Amino acid sequence: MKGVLPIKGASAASGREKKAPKELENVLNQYFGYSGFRGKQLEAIEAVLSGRDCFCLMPTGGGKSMCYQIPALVRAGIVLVISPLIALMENQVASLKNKGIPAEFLSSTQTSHTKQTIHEDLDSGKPSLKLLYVTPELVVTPGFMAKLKKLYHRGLLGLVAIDEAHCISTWGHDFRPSYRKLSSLRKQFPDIPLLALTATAVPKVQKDVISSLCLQNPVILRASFNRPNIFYEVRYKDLLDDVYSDISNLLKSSGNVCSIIYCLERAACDDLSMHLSRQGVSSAAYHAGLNSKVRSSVLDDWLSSRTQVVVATVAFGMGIDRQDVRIVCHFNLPKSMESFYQESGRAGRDQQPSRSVLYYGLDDRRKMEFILRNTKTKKSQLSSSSNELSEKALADFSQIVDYCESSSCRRKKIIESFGEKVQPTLCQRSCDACKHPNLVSSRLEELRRVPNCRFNKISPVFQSSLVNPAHLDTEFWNREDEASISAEDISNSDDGNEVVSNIAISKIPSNAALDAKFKALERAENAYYQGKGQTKQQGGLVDKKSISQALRDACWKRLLDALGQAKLRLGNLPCDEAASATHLETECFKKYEKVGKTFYNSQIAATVRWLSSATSNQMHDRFHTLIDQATDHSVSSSPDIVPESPPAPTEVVSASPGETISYEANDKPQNIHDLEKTKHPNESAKTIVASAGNMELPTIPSFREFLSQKGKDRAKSSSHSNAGSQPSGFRRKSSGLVEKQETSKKMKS
Ligand SMILES: Nc1ncnc2c1ncn2[C@@H]1O[C@H](COP(=O)(O)OP(=O)(O)OP(=O)(O)O)[C@@H](O)[C@H]1O
Ligand SMILES: [Mg+2]
Repeated sequence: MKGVLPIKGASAASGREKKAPKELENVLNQYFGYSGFRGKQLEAIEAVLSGRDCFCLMPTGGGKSMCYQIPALVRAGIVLVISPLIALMENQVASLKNKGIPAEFLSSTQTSHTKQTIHEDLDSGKPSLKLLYVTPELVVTPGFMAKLKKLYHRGLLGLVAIDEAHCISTWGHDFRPSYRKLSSLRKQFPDIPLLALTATAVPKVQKDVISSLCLQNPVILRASFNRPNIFYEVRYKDLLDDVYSDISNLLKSSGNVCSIIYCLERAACDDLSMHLSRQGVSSAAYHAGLNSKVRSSVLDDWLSSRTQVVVATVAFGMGIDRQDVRIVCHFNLPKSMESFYQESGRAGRDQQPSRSVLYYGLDDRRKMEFILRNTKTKKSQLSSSSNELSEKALADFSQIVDYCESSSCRRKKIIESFGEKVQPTLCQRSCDACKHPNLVSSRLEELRRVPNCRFNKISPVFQSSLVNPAHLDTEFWNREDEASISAEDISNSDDGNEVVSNIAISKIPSNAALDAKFKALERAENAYYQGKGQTKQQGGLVDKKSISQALRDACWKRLLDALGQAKLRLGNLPCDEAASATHLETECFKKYEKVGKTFYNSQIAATVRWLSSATSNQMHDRFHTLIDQATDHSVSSSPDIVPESPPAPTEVVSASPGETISYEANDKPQNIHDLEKTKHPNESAKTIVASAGNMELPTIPSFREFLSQKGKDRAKSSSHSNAGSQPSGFRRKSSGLVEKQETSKKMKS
């Protein structure tokens, strides 16, 4: 027979104690200041207080935490909360402590002194703790399990709450292998109630959660998925002149309110954040490529309103508990309706009017289909077949595509995707399709007329590729590879994706394996061009590893932009931006010239990220060679001098086939080689620095310009030989750099 929560001085299994709803409400009011329970809170609390297992499905921001926090307050003993992320635990513990509630979490981020104090409290026989938060990895370690058993046998374990319980299901969108091991809890603690909480579980996942956790005759509570305070809207990238400007206008016209923008790729976060900052929107990038210090300072700034907009990958995920997020934008398509619901659900947790704006792009769709089709991960080993999973992933994705490509009520689409029935009157014009049906229909019509628009078709490049998407610089996949790492480390990284990418690195056993990966990349790209009846360049396909001039130009510009951004952030730079960009690009090129463009791209991306967070001192250290050259007239400059070790980490990621960097458009910068050539060995760096001083930053091409240029480039490259090695057509006349260098040469001659 199942017991009850422990009564002070009594054993956990000694009986049940019923609390009147009014009493529970008083506790809610006393500790949290809320006047009444929301949704299914009261029912969930009553269920676990009566000793029943409970599965509780409440929407994002619905107040699930209260379902275990109140039981912890009304009964003796400890409530163990299993939570997937340290950030989540930290937030909750800090806020509970603020309210005078004894709560702690255990993780290796704490000092050994703190941990020891917690363990001593647990061993004391009369623990003062009410809530103890732990990661799933820790909870199943033999040492911690032994400790729990001791608590249990002394009648001091009252409830085990499993937060974000959908992580246990391989069918869920955030599967974590460590959650699977929680299935032993029911056996280990047969008469302690288990409470499983989640916001996003389709019926199949709900069943999976209940059976995986071996919940016994659970009370099943399901609140509606409807988030009435969120207005849903889709914007079509292919119909916009400039998607970046559209986002910055959206944010500015909303009064620079607290917002999150989700991007698929890290580089896009950096670029978009840079653009927004330039437009006067207070923003910062957040992704797993940034070190944890930078990330936590971005998070702190955002939580305390010093930054209003975070441009993030899904690394900015569960546990982000800011109540007044007014806008959540998706710059790229999320991978499923569940992900979308979870991410957009971070808006309006205070129940105030908020917005979800999804930017739908046909290219994004193709890219995501490619990734999903080719993802082969641990999940495939756990499940019956990788094909099945890939099909499932594509089916999930098709729901979000349908959400965007349909003119019917967005709210209804979201809610119905979770198996909930929707009343026709539910929306009340609180989505764009219900509010402006004609406009949405005409936009969709227009979208169908976009050249190469392939509603419901899949691009050949995505079908044929063998590339492992785990090596793309994206962060959308599940936290699923962590089981192979030590118990606590995964959660400490705070970001499963980072771990995934680390594993991706560690899993590369040899050059042979790397080569195999490159070959796969090449094959995919070759297949694509052959499929289109083209050769990429005359005389056959070029070596895909080689770093083309166009790529170098584009990367140079990307670095220049990042330097411009750093200048905005730091007030000034220790040396000239153009010279520094050349310096950094050369550094990356020299390092990876022989290895290939994959590494080169990664190094450029890492350098851009470094620039987004470096301090003035770090900049100074890195560019000291340039500065020294600039100030020492007598020393001849060599553009080839490279600082010893660049601080930016090297990541092993690869670009998708045919991937180009967005700046390959008309406004390509000066050819790097030209730049280097113009630097005569006897010419002082100061000349370069001074002459480049009045250079203007090239403008970012609009999405449409970029696409059309991409088409033109492709056409050109199939008709001209070796176009990449030609100097690019763009001459930065206004910069003065080339002209002045040329003048300087003339003067010398
Ligand atoms: N009864 C209530 N009345 C008013 N506010 C509440 C109530 N219960 C919880 N809240 C507040 O709602 C916010 C969201 O709660 P909580 O973080 O528990 O949501 P959640 O359901 O766990 O969401 P998520 O799925 O995003 O984790 C918190 O700030 C919490 O204090
Ligand atoms: Mg929660």
